[in-house]
Amino acid sequence: MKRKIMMMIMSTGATPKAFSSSLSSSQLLQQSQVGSFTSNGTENTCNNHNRSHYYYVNRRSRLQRGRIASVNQRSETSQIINKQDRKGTSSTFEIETLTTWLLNQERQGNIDNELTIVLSSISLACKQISSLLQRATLSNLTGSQGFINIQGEDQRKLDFIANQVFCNCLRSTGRTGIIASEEEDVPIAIEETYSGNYTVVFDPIDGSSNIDTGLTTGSIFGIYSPGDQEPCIVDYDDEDDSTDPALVDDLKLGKQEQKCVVSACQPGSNLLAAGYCMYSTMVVFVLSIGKGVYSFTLDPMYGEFVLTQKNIQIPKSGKIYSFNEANYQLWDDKLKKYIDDIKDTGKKQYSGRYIGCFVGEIHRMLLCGGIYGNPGNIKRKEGNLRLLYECAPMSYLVEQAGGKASDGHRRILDIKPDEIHQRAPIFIGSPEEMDKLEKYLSSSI
Ligand SMILES: O=P(O)(O)OC[C@H]1O[C@](O)(COP(=O)(O)O)[C@@H](O)[C@@H]1O
Repeated sequence: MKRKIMMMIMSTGATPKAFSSSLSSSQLLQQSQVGSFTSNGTENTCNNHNRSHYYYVNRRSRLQRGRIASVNQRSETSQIINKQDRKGTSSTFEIETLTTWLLNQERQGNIDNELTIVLSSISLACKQISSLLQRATLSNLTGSQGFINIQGEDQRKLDFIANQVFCNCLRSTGRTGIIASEEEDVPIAIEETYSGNYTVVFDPIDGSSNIDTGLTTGSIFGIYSPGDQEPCIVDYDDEDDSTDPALVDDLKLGKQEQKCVVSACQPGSNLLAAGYCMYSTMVVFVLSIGKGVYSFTLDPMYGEFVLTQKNIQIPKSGKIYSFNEANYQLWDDKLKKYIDDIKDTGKKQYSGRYIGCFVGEIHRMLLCGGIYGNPGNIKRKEGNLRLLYECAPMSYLVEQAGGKASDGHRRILDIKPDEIHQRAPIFIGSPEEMDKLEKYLSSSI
């Protein structure tokens, strides 16, 4: 049974109970005054030259260095105050969380306070989804929701719930005008919009087939400027709206709904910010606001995303290629030749990795380099990934990290979607690996 379109709920004002409440900037700030930490730097796991800066030292090394006589004797808060009292020296205990990082970006004028609140609400949604995923088998949240979604896929229970979590968090900010989700038939016009009016596109759970097995999954989001689009609030009480509820079921959209689709269907080059949250052995929130890529690891001790990597640069080349080779026979000959050559062990030695989660593949690639492809094939000309809320946000991030992303011929960020759920072939990764692939795809073999 096709699910009723979310807008029908909106028109009755029966807004689903929000999971979360919106946070004011000062509330956001309070969250960060939690612990006392310092910074040190270590090489990251893939031995590239990207220094990872871990922004806290575990308690043992602070004790070993005698920095603190005994944690029990003085509360950490008093230590922070004492350290900060010293003239001329900043605190040796400092913590950079997503909250304080966003507030610093706002202070530097890189984002406005509306976007700060939208990004903070997205991180809140990701924390909730992370918790739900970890309890999936304990709380009977595995398995199918019993619907076939707009993608023609069997919607998982957590796909449905995670979508609700994202919508509730974004709706409660009062700064989101339009929501476009993989799990919604059409864009949702938000009635509780007080200001900001940002357009947010997202895949609430990427890699859904990994949910029940506890393997890597993720959430992907992109944020577009409110711009000068006309609001596309749909008011079913408005007689002269051409939307006939009987038609809505068939997705024959009225003129207002079409405005929502137009407002949401922007090329990735218009993105203001994009990112993902990876749910794996670590929960890592990675984002860019157009000035580099930053990574924040969730500290379960107190539920804050802590800055763990600044200005991530993807290695220029890599040894890992990531394609679903079960589709090899369905690919075009130029791609087959590329794959054959990179598997020629007489040349550069590659390793194949494929985890069935776009977020996981991209995260590994940002740190270790390499290339991921979800190409079109004879059965599925446009591949499996959606342009608006999967390919474009990830391409934005990878380009911010110095990588490249194309459909084999065009830059992904230059492609304007015509439809919300339009798919696109994608090749994405280290610049040298992408140049090599594109030579094969443009050759005249
Ligand atoms: O099944 P294919 O063609 O290998 O595609 C796998 C890709 O599809 C996805 O599973 C799409 O994820 P969702 O549909 O769960 O959002 C990606 O995570 C993954 O990279």
